[in-house]
Amino acid sequence: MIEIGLAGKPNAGKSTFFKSATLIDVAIANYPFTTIEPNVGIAYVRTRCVCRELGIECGKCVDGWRFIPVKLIDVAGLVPGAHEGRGLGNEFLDNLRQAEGIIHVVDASGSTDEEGNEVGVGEHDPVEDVKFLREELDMWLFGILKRNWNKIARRIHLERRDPAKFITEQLAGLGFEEWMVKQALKVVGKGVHEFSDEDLKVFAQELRKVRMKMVIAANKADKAPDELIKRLLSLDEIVIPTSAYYELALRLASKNGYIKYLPGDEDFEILKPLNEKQKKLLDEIRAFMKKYGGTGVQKAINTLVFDVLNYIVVYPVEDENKFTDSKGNVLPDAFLVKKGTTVRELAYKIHTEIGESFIYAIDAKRKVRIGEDYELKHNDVVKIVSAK
Ligand SMILES: Nc1nc2c(ncn2[C@@H]2O[C@H](COP(=O)(O)OP(=O)(O)OP(=O)(O)O)[C@@H](O)[C@H]2O)c(=O)[nH]1
Repeated sequence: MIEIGLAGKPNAGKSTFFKSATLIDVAIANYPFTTIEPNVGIAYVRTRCVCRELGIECGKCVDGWRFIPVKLIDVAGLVPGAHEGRGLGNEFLDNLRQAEGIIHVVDASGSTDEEGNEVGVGEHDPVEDVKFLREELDMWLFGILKRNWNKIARRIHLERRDPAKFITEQLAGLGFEEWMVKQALKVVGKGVHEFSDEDLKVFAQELRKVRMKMVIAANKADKAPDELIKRLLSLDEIVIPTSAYYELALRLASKNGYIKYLPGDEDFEILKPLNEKQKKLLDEIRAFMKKYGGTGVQKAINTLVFDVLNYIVVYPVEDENKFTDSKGNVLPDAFLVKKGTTVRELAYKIHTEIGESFIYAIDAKRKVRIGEDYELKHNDVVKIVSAK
């Protein structure tokens, strides 16, 4: 399952974001326990289910929306100097290294200072927080590289190793792929034994850029001055205005039967009489949703997974005519795979044995045979034929 890290300074609204994103109706969730550990939960990406396109009922989606689980990790402890071990620094960064992508929750209202202490709305510049996480990550990576660099450079030189390959192996725990290292080396444009500290910093920064893909949740947008939101949106980053607080309120109201609301909807429907206080809050929420096209929480998750990390959705089936598994379940699974994944790679993802004994596959929509190198497309439905 994809792992997403949730980062942000204290009081930015990380816990609220985490709670809202992992609080989900049983009708939607195929994971009954949404919180695995205190800081690890299951959130969902929302996608148009392929069943509508096929003109069938799958029973797995709600109003044509399919919710696919992703792991969300609330990574606490981001404070200035985290890379030097301040706060929960080391733990914070260690937790982030498992994450494939990061949602950086920023207090867009500017009502918390750099350490998370409350100040007046607009008194702190949230753009500083965006820069600050980037810099912490860069410094942390630089620190790791610096500690190992002499040894790495010497061995590459003496043992005539391929630099990108060797560095990738040596930094295995950080999840770099060889192409990422190669690309970063190219930017520096020098042999590894000639790297100065400055070069190593550039190298660290380039690696961070390709490895730690991020969206910024401009949170507390409900009380943020417009100019701060504008400032954040003008950055060369992917920024989504959010109100985790409103999202949490909506999910709770939906869970308790007051409203009909699916995570990611742009509006909701009131189902039960409300008291004045509830009515007022829901009116406020509705106005916010109108302005931003929703609360932004689902949008932040979706944007990271689909637009930034480039995932697509595919549906493996065993019966290419009925679109079912062997037990007759219609479109039982929706898989998230990276754009460019081949059908053989999908077979491996389903089961190593299926991958190993792969013979061919069938594109169930077009009813044609496809070979192992076929690159999967979004919403493909495929039957894999293997010798097993
Ligand atoms: N207005 C508004 N308040 C929010 C929003 N999200 C969170 N808050 C409030 O901001 C405060 C901090 O939120 P938390 O979710 O506890 O923040 P955190 O980032 O997890 O903080 P730490 O646990 O200290 O790391 C709480 O009082 C929340 O109710 C939001 O979208 N809008």
